[in-house]
Amino acid sequence: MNALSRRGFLGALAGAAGTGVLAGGAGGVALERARDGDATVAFDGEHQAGIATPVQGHLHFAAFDVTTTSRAELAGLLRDWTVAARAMCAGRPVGEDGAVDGSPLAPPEDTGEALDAGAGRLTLTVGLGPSLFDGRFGLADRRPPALVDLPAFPGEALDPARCGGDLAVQACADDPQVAVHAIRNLTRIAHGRAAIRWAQLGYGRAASTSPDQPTPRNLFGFKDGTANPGGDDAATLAEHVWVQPDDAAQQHPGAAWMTGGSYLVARRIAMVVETWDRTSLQEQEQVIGRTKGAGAPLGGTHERDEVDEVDPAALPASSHVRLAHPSRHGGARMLRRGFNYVDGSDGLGHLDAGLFFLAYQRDPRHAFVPVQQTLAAQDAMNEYVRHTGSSIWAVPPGTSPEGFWAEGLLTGAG
Ligand SMILES: C=CC1=C(C)c2cc3[nH]c(cc4nc(cc5[nH]c(cc1n2)c(C)c5CCC(=O)O)C(CCC(=O)O)=C4C)c(C)c3C=C
Ligand SMILES: [Fe+2]
Repeated sequence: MNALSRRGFLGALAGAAGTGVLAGGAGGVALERARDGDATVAFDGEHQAGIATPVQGHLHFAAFDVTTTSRAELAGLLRDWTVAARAMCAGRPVGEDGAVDGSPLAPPEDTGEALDAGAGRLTLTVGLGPSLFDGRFGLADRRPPALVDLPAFPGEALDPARCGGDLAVQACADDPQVAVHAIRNLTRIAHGRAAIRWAQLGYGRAASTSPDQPTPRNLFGFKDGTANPGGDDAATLAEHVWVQPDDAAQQHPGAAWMTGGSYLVARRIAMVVETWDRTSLQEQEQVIGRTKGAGAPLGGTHERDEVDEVDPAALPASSHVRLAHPSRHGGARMLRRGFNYVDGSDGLGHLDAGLFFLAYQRDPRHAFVPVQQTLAAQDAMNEYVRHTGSSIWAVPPGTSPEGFWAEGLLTGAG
């Protein structure tokens, strides 16, 4: 199906049905699957899609440095990105003429590699880094207090080339080509205004955000995401993931634009799988605090047994789940949405493999930061993991059909 007929096909579907897309932002769940690959997730909504949305199979995450110093050009970039993102998430090519319908004498508006792929449940989620508020764009007084600079954690080995950035886009899709195409085209649109700083591919969702999805496994072979809040659990998401009107307004009136948004911490965590694979099953289970087969907490029987209700004598004090459990951190929870990665080998006989950890939360000062402080100090898993990349992002709320990403920040009164 070429660009034009694909666009017509989807348009006809939208006209005929008018419903059935996944309401990604609001966490709604009606899914339209016209044919394999054509399933779409609604782009506009109260919250950005790609957070509470059931996790897709593939990730392409990119951090950008803004290269212009003009606030108008920054706003123009986010507007242009939004228009292109809305089209791609609907399964349409970028631009009026897409990949093949423009002038043969001009470069096509769309790079074309996803022409026949469908939307693939693509979601594109934008984040704003602390450095965007450094004064270049007159935004310093709108930096939300919750957008902290992450502290140094014991044992981390961060590579500056895998850290930070002014802007981020998380592209998730069921087809890796669709996710890669989206980042490539947004990068192309950004030319002269922003440039890629670092990027990460991920696969095989390493966390589920829906009880309907079987819990996937990470590269240690353990089920990951069992204790995650459900993406359709509106009350829990309101309490732990979405920024509430009072949060921004009470802390700092200039940050009211974040209401309905969230904060994302992204960590590239290398997993020393060679050492892990020489570790006994019993030791592996004691490190995680769960059984490898069923994923039950040690001392329990079933995957969904509560970690804080099993016999404490069976669950080592240094186990990952015991230390990360909300009962240790004033009830704080995060929505984990990580992906496995394998980036070749390190040239020394080891796979360069691990977890690209993504966690959305209402306030990182009460969630990721204290949990990671505890883990960095005490987690038995530290022997097998190394944090090599780090970033934190303010993820603005979702868009109206005519709106654009971060409009409230760039054009609003505060
Ligand atoms: C700071 C937060 C966390 C980091 C960093 C982290 C890294 C990390 N985790 C695993 C594997 C598992 N984690 C599991 C549970 C779990 N992990 C965190 C937080 C961080 N993990 C939390 C809050 C929880 C939930 C605790 C609970 O409420 O019980 C599990 C168990 C299954 C599950 O509930 O998801 C596994 C397995 C790896 C491999 C890793 C770094 C590479
Ligand atoms: Fe974990």
